[in-house]
Amino acid sequence: MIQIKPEVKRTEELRQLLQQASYAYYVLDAPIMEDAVYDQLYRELQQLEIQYPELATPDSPTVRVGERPATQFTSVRHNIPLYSLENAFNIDELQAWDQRWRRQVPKIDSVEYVSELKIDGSALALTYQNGILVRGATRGDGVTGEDITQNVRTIRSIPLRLNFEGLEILERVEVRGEAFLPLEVFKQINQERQKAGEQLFANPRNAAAGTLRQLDSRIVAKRRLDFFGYTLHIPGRDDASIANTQWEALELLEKMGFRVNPNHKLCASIAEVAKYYEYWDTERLNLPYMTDGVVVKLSSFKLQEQLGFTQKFPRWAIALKYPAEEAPT
Ligand SMILES: NC(=O)c1cc2c(N)ncc(C(N)=O)c2s1
Repeated sequence: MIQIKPEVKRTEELRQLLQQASYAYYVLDAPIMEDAVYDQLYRELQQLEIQYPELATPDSPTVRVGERPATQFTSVRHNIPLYSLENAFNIDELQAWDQRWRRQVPKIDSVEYVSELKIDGSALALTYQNGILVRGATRGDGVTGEDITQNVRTIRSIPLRLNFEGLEILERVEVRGEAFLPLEVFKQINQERQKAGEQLFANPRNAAAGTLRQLDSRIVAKRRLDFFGYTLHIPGRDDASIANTQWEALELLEKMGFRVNPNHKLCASIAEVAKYYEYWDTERLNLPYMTDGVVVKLSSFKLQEQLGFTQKFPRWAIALKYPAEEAPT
């Protein structure tokens, strides 16, 4: 009978428990234990990792509080470049986009669009190796970004380990999404900066980007950034190998343990997309985070593959923007 040292068993047990509790609290917004119980289990795990340093792992919940400041960020190449989106500013330009991509492929009768709210935050590129978060990077110029893994680990809604049932075959998974500051947190941070006589952040997007570039991840941990995932890639395999559509990719991201913005909608026509855009023009002002548009994508990965990219943008997506607005004070 293999004897497992009690401290090894206990740290693994605590990690699982705390991970489930953190996922339930930050991603599902449905706590499974009292805060006091979480804190007690957390302290026990921290003590064990101090006592047995060899038991600390990169996916332990204790990395969420951040570590001593980095001196600078190293720049890293994205395994898969982050593309930018072409902009449209009204329904006519949305229609024009629809006509444009249709001219590139043989006539298609029915097509599915996925409409998603465009989150006004800072893009992140996450890399998971065998289900463990190994790197978090800023968008940079789309090809190279800055390695901000320590900071990314403090974002509670970003899983440190993927919920991987049946996906163990995926050695490396690339996830893209938007880190953002909820409006309440943004206002709080600016009030603190006002009191400290520091310059205020102009809007939640700058506040998120500024926070992510903090060298001291303990400050990042206190700022309560949040994250919505929106794209999934498996390097070396075409995306259709694990999901055939953007719609399925969003469901897979949720299954893996990411927060996905709940307001995404499958649209069967541009008219439906236009309705979604008009609905959220006013409705989005009631959301607890800033948005600046709607991202419309053709859902089929096969069709995305056929259409490909222009010099700068994917042909199969468009960012339908709302007129710029002032950030709330
Ligand atoms: N630059 C990009 O490709 C994107 C940027 C964003 C954004 N800021 N928010 C949401 C989405 C989305 N749901 O796809 C995208 S996609």
